Amino acid sequence: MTNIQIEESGGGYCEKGLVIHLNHVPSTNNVYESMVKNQKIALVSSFTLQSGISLENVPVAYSTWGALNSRRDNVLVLCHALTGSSDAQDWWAPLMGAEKALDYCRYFIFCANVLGSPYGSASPLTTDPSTGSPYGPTFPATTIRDDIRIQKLILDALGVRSVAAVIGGSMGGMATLEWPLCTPASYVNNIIPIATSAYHGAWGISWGETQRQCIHGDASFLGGWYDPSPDGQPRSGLGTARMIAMLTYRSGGSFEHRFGRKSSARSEVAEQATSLPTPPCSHRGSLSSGLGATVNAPPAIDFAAQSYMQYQAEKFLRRFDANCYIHLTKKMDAHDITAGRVAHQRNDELPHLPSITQLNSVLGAVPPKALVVSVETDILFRPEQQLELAECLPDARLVTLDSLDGHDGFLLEFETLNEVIKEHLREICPWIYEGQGNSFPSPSGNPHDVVNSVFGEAEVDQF
Ligand SMILES: CC(=O)SCCNC(=O)CCNC(=O)[C@H](O)C(C)(C)COP(=O)(O)OP(=O)(O)OC[C@H]1O[C@@H](n2cnc3c(N)ncnc32)[C@H](O)[C@@H]1OP(=O)(O)O
Ligand SMILES: N[C@@H](CCO)C(=O)O
Repeated sequence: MTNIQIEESGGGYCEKGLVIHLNHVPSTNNVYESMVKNQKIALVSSFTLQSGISLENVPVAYSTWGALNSRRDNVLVLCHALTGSSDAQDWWAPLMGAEKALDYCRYFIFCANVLGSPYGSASPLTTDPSTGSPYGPTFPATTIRDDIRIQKLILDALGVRSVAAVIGGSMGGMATLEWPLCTPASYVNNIIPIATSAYHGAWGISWGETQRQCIHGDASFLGGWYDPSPDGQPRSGLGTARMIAMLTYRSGGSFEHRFGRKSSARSEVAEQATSLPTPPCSHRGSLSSGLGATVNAPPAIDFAAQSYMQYQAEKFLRRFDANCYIHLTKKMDAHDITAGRVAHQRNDELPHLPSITQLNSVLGAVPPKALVVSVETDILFRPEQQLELAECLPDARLVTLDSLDGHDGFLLEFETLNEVIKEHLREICPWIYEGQGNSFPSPSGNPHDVVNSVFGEAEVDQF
């Protein structure tokens, strides 16, 4: 494989009056950004959002693996989900590596953090140049189409000519669908949308609204002007929002299978914890103080399911920002691949939903042979939504993961996903597999190692 050397330092890349610095200095005042290892920050001199609002000096956090080939077309774009970051190795490590689905010895893999996320791209945590303070709740709404347009600028600056495939789940799947629609024809060769939908329906919007109301209802939210640090968060609101979200990401079956009526080994510990300062990173702390009870009288944690939920909330409070959460859930609400692309007519049978004809007309422009992946037990992005996609995308194939894990199956069913994606990529990008791949060590130096996630791999039956 002959590779292109990418010059990522120096004065930057210029196009149509834009200057893009690929190796900008990371922000020092965003604690969440510093949690993501080895990412780079590009700075785009100016960017006009779909809303018409312009932002100056827009940071975009991105990670890459592997090398661009001489034809500049061996590119896999990965799109992260709602609370993910550019570090795909953190959430899809088992799919990445030599001979795996996301083979960085053959592909140049690119993943960028979406606008509005706390992990390095422009967001409510970014300094508003007009005030010198973080934007907070005044950060303007961004759309999935904005994400693709700004990420395409980074790919241009990196010298990418075309993209072999775009892959992503959930909100990342929404972006996956938008990539070929927001870029020139033939720029994207193929897509793999996973556990996603052509538009965010009433069910998804309603779950998002319920979670946002938890945050808005927390007195410490202060209209979004809280101290933007993990400790200054509207903890009760954001923690409850994450617990609700977790229930939509899993399934009743998986909770029963995992926890049943098992009692919590933590209940005693939680009681003892009343006399201890709550460690920032411990299973001992419950959300009791954050959820309204006093620290001296936490409610009993009788069941493993309870302590699991509280632990998930605590874990989330250490790694995510409430304004960003509101921003991103609204971004998902706005997703509709037909918006602005077809004349909107009333459909009497399915009021206010895009009709099959409209979906066909928009999705018909996506390159053929997409692989659509569904999770059998997904209650948030229901399998019928992926069936609809597969029926409207030209010559698409639908694979359903037989998993008890619900929506999060796309972040947990590594073995099947690896096989399905690998087989598909080999079929649609045969030229990438010709000859010898590059040899890149895994980040640990051992090509067979699975990298440990900063936030933990799934662990079952530990309690
Ligand atoms: C900075 C960044 O890069 S953020 C990017 C990382 N995050 C993302 O990409 C978002 C997507 N990821 C996710 O949503 C999740 O991490 C998933 C779906 C991948 C996996 O979820 P996890 O929370 O890791 O798995 P799981 O549901 O099994 O929970 C495991 C945790 O619960 C704890 N736990 C399990 N049972 C119990 C219980 N009964 N009581 C208390 N705690 C429990 C485990 O000890 C483990 O803790 P740890 O994460 O500190 O090791
Ligand atoms: N668990 C995923 C699900 C969202 O699709 C996340 O937190 O990003």
